[in-house]
Amino acid sequence: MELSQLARSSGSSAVFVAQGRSDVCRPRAAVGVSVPGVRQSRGVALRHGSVMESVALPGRGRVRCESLQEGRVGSVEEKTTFVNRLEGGAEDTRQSGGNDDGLARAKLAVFVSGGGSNFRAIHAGCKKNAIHGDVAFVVSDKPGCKGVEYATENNIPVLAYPRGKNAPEGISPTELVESLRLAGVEYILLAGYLRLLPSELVHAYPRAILNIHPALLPSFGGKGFFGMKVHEAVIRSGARYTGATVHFVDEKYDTGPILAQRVVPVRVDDTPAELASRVLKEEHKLYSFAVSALCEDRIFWREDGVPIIRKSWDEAEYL
Ligand SMILES: Nc1nc2c(c(=O)[nH]1)N[C@@H](CN(C=O)c1ccc(C(=O)N[C@@H](CCC(=O)O)C(=O)O)cc1)CN2
Ligand SMILES: NCC(=O)N[C@@H]1O[C@H](COP(=O)([O-])[O-])[C@@H](O)[C@H]1O
Repeated sequence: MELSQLARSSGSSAVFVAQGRSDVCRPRAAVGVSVPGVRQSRGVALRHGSVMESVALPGRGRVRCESLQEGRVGSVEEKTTFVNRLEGGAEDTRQSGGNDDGLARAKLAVFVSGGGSNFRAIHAGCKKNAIHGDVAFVVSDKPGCKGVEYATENNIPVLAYPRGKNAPEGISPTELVESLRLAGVEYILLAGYLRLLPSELVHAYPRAILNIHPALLPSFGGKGFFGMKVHEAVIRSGARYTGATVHFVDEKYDTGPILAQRVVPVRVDDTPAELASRVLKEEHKLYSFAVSALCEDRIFWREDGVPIIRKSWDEAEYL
């Protein structure tokens, strides 16, 4: 039973429902109540000083507090800590922290196979705090690539996945999921990664894996469409416009829900390399913009399953 239904059935006036980051509760409207019978269930008990306690259902490691109904509005005296009683009572208490919203920085894993320019753009955004997150891991199928070189130079741990001729030391899908989970990675960013992610990982990180594609999906996407091949196909097709797409990742290549796009005109005399260079510049900006929204919990999902970036809490930006 949904928490909200349970709350109504128990006669509560309002209730927190939580889907957001598990180390902080940032209620948009501080409305909460202890729902009889729910506190004992697996969930997250939020302590707001002496004002009230509320119960939130855990997302997959993320909680956002928002009021479900107009009701008694309390004041959140402090976002101190809250106890996460998930998975059989294991208690995990975290201090909120991070920016002035109290939102903690998200831990990111970036997957690369090549030059890593998108990875470098994301990392630069994290360092100047344009992105409220930190790159905790780099994963690659090509340990000798430039993206891995950059990670090593910046003391970012590197995992080889999958095992193969380029990476005999590569780990298994299960080890990959365990390693990322253990490190507290919340979001996965594919940045020029050229292998199909295993379904174990896709299922372990629902609505938490992004990819950047150098074309306007659903056109020019899918198996065989990567790197320069994409731009060659665009030019050959006579398309007048191409661009960049950021999308959530599902089990197949490039079919996940589109989050944001940018258009790039194709010039009549473009070579694939010239077109690729213009698209790549847009990719860096678009991906950083999308990842920033992801780390600040500013993405909401339309009822038809389309993800939308919120410019701020109350203003959607349909990019
Ligand atoms: N489960 C998913 N995994 C990946 C996705 C995805 O959407 N879901 N996106 C790709 C990135 N990508 C396009 O954005 C992409 C990458 C690679 C290929 C492809 O055809 N690869 C070749 C192998 C290429 C090589 O190893 O040199 C192939 O599979 O035969 C298509 C699209 C990343 N993973
Ligand atoms: N389908 C996947 C794909 O083609 N990805 C593309 O590979 C390039 C990697 O560049 P980078 O390593 O410099 O970020 C980027 O253009 C990215 O969109």
